[in-house]
Amino acid sequence: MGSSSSPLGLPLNEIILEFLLHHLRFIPVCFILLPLSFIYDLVTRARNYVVHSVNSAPRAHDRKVAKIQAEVREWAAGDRKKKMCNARSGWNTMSFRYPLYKNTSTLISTNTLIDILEVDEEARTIRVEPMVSMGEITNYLLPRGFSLPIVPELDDLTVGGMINGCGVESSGRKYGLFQHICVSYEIVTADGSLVVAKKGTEDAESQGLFYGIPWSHGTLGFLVAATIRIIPCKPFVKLTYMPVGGFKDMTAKLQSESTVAENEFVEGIQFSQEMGVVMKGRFSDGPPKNREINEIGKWHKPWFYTHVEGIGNKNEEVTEYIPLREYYHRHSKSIFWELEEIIPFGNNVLFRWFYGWLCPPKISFLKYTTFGAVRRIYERRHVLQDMLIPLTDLEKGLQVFHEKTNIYPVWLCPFNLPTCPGFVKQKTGRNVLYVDVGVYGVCKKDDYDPRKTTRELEEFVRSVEGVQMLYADTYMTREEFYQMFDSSLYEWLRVKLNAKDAFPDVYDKVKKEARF
Ligand SMILES: Cc1cc2nc3c(=O)[nH]c(=O)nc-3n(C[C@H](O)[C@H](O)[C@H](O)COP(=O)(O)OP(=O)(O)OC[C@H]3O[C@@H](n4cnc5c(N)ncnc54)[C@H](O)[C@@H]3O)c2cc1C
Ligand SMILES: NC(=O)C1=CN([C@@H]2O[C@H](COP(=O)(O)OP(=O)(O)OC[C@H]3O[C@@H](n4cnc5c(N)ncnc54)[C@H](OP(=O)(O)O)[C@@H]3O)[C@@H](O)[C@H]2O)C=CC1
Ligand SMILES: CC(C)=CCC[C@@H](C)[C@H]1CC[C@@]2(C)C3=C(CC[C@]12C)[C@@]1(C)CC[C@H](O)C(C)(C)[C@@H]1CC3
Repeated sequence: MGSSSSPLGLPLNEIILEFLLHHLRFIPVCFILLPLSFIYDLVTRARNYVVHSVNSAPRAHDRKVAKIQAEVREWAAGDRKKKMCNARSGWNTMSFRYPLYKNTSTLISTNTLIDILEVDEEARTIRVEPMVSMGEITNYLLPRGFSLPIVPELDDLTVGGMINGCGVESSGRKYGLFQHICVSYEIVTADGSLVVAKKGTEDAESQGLFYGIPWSHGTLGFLVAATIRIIPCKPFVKLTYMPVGGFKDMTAKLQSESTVAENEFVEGIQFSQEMGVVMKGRFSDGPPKNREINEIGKWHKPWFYTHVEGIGNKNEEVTEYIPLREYYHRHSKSIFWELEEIIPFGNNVLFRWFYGWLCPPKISFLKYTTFGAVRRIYERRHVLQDMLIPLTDLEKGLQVFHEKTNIYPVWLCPFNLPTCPGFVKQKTGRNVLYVDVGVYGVCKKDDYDPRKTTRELEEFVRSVEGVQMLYADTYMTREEFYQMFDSSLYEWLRVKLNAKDAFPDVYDKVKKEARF
């Protein structure tokens, strides 16, 4: 029944089912996932409050690490037929990945490492376990007058993911990537020993590991704690929105604002071929008397990017004062521009006033319930990619993305990439401004083919010495992958740390075939 074929080559009944499931997805999301997410967050906050009050995390940390070491040693003493990976389930992670290797590997319980360990205000550092999220860090640090120099914006992103993967944010023009604000990593290696990889030590192996860990995706060892720089901050951000025209204008404005030393934050959003907005931000104690604060994080406020678009359409420069935490998590409430696809009326004023306080749904809960037809729709039409390219190539890059995907808005986040050893190697010997080009949405091109189009984008990125963020689907071959990424330090560390039979290679973890 109903097996007549459609222009997409799929049976008609499947197309209809997909259409219905996709368009009615808001029902379970609004009535089940939103309340569950809200309760989950309340319980987590209460739990963290108790743990911080009784300061039990440091003692528990040693116990948890000893257990992880014992698990690794047990693996090392066994037949070593399976490789190891983190026990955190695939659906729990902030990517479109559903990793296959989780089903066939020995799972090591790093997912118990969920606490902030200590803050040293004098040394200006914080020591945390890897499963601590960005939301927890801002909740903990901001009331104390400190912040991480880089706070990737989605609340549920974890320190472990930001270090073993990659983390980008609008303060990147000053501080680089998340890895560049880290001071040391505590790693359990393949033989179960605990080593400290530290920036600036005499010990070459420790230095090497420090530069090798970022982007290694848990294939050199298990991160059990990280010490990260903190900076003093102020309660508000003075944010200036500057509308710009097309791609050339956007590139020039991002370039000029990124070199202004006083700008703490620089971000761009391109809304069409003709219009974009560049935002520059500085820490502030608050607005002068006659100026209002825009609490963009409040439940009834419009989604941030729609607010920015409104300013762009009026083509007027606007300055606002925004509470710092609300600025950091400005794209959380609308999951960038992804929530509209799931709850199409989510930005409607009535929905916001009556239901907005429950938003956003937890990405992990959404992911857990994305299966079957809905997954296929995302696979077929959705582009989720972040490409990091030199800022000087942005105009060309925007043109390529326009031709291949025609998706707007496009997120643009400049950051400084220094010359240093590691998987991502920029070889000029100086600091170079890069930009993260983030494309998330439904592709409007009729000839869109996920493999073909992504491969074309990847080819462009390689041609300008850029890199692809590896939470996204990569369709490169192994050779192409290692043209994009530098494996020299990585390979040396893999041999030195006996990691080759303990962990898969990065490529084998991130390639499309390793995900389902
Ligand atoms: C990822 C990274 C790794 C670094 N590693 C070391 C290190 O091992 N030993 C050390 O003494 N300093 C190192 N530095 C430089 C050190 O951080 C700075 O000297 C100091 O922190 C001042 O930082 P800044 O923010 O004022 O300047 P930044 O703009 O962060 O950097 C200052 C200068 O240091 C250069 N630099 C970048 N990477 C390295 C590197 N691996 N080694 C030396 N210089 C570098 C930059 O190109 C720039 O010219 C490193 C910097 C970064 C970003
Ligand atoms: N603003 C930004 O920068 C944003 C970044 N992202 C991307 O999302 C990802 C982060 O998602 P998140 O859910 O936090 O992280 P994930 O759990 O997805 O972890 C990312 C990778 O790091 C490895 N890893 C995580 N923790 C450890 C650890 N303790 N020891 C060793 N390896 C570890 C994982 O290994 P394993 O596979 O074994 O679990 C995995 O390969 C990042 O890769 C990032 O690039 C997404 C949105 C925004
Ligand atoms: C560098 C930066 C800023 C990256 C931002 C990337 C986000 C926009 C990505 C990361 C995870 C991500 C791919 C995700 C999704 C949207 C885009 C996200 C949030 C969603 C929620 C789309 C809906 C899907 O059904 C599903 C729930 C599986 C995914 C989960 C991951």
